[in-house]
Amino acid sequence: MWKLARFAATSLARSRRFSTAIPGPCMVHKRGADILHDPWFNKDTGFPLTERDRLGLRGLLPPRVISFEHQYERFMNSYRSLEKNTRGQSDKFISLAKWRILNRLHDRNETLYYRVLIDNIKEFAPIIYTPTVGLVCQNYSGLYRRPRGMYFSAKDKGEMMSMIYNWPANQVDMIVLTDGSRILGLGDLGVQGIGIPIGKLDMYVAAAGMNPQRILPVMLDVGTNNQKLLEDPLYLGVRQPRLEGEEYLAVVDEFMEAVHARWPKAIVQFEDFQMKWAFETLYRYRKKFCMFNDDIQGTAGVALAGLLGTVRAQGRPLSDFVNQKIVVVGAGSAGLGVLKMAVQAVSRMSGCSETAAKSQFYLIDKNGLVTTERSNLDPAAVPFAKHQSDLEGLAEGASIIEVVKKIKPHVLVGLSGVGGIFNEEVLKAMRESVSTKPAIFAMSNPTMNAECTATDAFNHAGENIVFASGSPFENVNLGDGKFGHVNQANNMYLFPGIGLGTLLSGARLITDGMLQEAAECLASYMTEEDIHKGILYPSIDCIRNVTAEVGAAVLRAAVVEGLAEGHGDVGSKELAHMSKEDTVGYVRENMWFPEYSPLVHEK
Ligand SMILES: NC(=O)c1ccc[n+]([C@@H]2O[C@H](COP(=O)([O-])OP(=O)(O)OC[C@H]3O[C@@H](n4cnc5c(N)ncnc54)[C@H](O)[C@@H]3O)[C@@H](O)[C@H]2O)c1
Ligand SMILES: O=C(O)C[C@H](O)C(=O)O
Ligand SMILES: [Mg+2]
Repeated sequence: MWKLARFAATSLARSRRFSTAIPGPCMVHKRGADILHDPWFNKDTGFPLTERDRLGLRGLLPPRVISFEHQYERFMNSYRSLEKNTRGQSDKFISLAKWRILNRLHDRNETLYYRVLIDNIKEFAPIIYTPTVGLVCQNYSGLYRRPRGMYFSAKDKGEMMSMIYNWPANQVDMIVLTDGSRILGLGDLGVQGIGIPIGKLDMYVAAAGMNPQRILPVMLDVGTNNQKLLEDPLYLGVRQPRLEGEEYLAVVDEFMEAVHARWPKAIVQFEDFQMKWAFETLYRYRKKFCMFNDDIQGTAGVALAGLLGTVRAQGRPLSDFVNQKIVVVGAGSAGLGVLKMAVQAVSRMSGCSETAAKSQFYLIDKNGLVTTERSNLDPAAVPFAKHQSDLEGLAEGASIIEVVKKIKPHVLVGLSGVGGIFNEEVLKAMRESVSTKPAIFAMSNPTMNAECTATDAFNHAGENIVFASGSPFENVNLGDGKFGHVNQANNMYLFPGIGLGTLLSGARLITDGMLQEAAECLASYMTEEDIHKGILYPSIDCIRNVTAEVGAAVLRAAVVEGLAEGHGDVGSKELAHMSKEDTVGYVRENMWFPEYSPLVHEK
């Protein structure tokens, strides 16, 4: 069934490529040069002559009309030439050059940009998303040319309710919000973190078919504690230390109220907040606004799907998950989110209490193994601290190598943001794992922050491992025609479906039940055959199909929980009557697809 669904999606994409069917009209409130300077409506040389007449464009463009297909080819040719011309330069130079050419297209013509992105997602995701987006954020003030999204700063207190109306679109469905305090594993990048919401929303358009006219990247600039940035003359953010405590929360509260006042059903994804604010804001808003935290909740679902996949990869029944020993390195928003969801899953599967379900999990932070002996333990980590009686001879603060050697875990998960901490010694120790197919998840981003490389994992831990990383690596050549498969365990497999499913359900909250269904849907996506080859996640090439399935699972969960109020013309009753297949079809039909629509001027 999965295979059929995927085939249908691929052939649909193929048949839609440059289809001759005329899409519905699109209203535009501008005329003439203003349209050419608006990437939402601009078609460059693609405006037909009649449209040039109607919109006052005649004479503002070279006379020849170039087809969309031809424009596409022209862009791809420039991209390929850039690849050729930058050969031999540093990786950083090449990555930034590729980002720039894509960004220029994004700023000029969104329809063409999203079409090249969707069609070449495997090649372009590493540029507009992790890892290159990390480099872009680090250099953002220097790279900055045009604004994108909105900026609300510590200096805008009291103004946000009116500022929100400065955004030109009448409707916004999806907002990705950051305060720039923990950008990937790169730390506090202040206002430069805006690159992350932009990249995440690009994935929303590419993977979920969110309409790019209804998305909004937002930076809450409450200052930065990054001294280097504060001293950088090019830095574009507010030059002050980060707001703290009630002052900080007042800014976020004001922003959330303003968004809700203008667009009551907009979904807000919190992204890359430092841990204390990630948890605090999640608890503060999740019962009041339609929001979720991607690093805590999206990551947890993707990791859980991968952990369940590792059980299947060992040839064991899923119920064996309750016996897997799992070491999580990194007790931040991501690591703790993963632990919480995994413990809940064990408790559900085994019928035991969550306290009992915790016994198979081990948590390590920068001070080593986390135990109840620790003074000043972060309150969020307390539930996962090991008690004296469960330490199996390990001491408080035991190192990764000590824990791995003693526990011989089935799975070692890295969410520490520290590149290379799964060193040769740790990886070799994983050879003694009690599992027949030990799993190593080096999930930290970007690439240089991954706990180990794919090559090191297969070389040191052995060829029979299952490997996943947060940023992409090439499959590893093991010789004799064999390859070690590299999975990308990244929350991109879930957040687009969580957002789209919630939007189409019309739910005003995102519940644990909706997130659990999303994770289970991803977990069951792969066939046994794939799983036995160590393939835990689908290829990014079929991300629209994954998102359609995940979105439908989220929507159906909202229906079951009585939260689905409907969206547009489709009411709650119609949603409730849809079968599972109908729901997937409904989600798929609602994905925006980039093609030039006839523009109709409206005053
Ligand atoms: N693959 C994904 O989908 C995904 C999703 C979310 C986060 N991440 C990545 O996970 C990383 C952490 O994110 P976060 O939000 O949890 O960050 P965080 O800052 O909240 O937490 C980092 C944690 O790592 C621990 N740590 C630091 N140095 C360590 C060391 N030497 N040994 C062991 N532990 C150490 C810290 O004590 C802290 O508990 C980032 O690199 C981020 O990019 C990946
Ligand atoms: O941004 C990503 O690639 C994943 C994740 O949200 C992260 O913070 O690393
Ligand atoms: Mg993130």
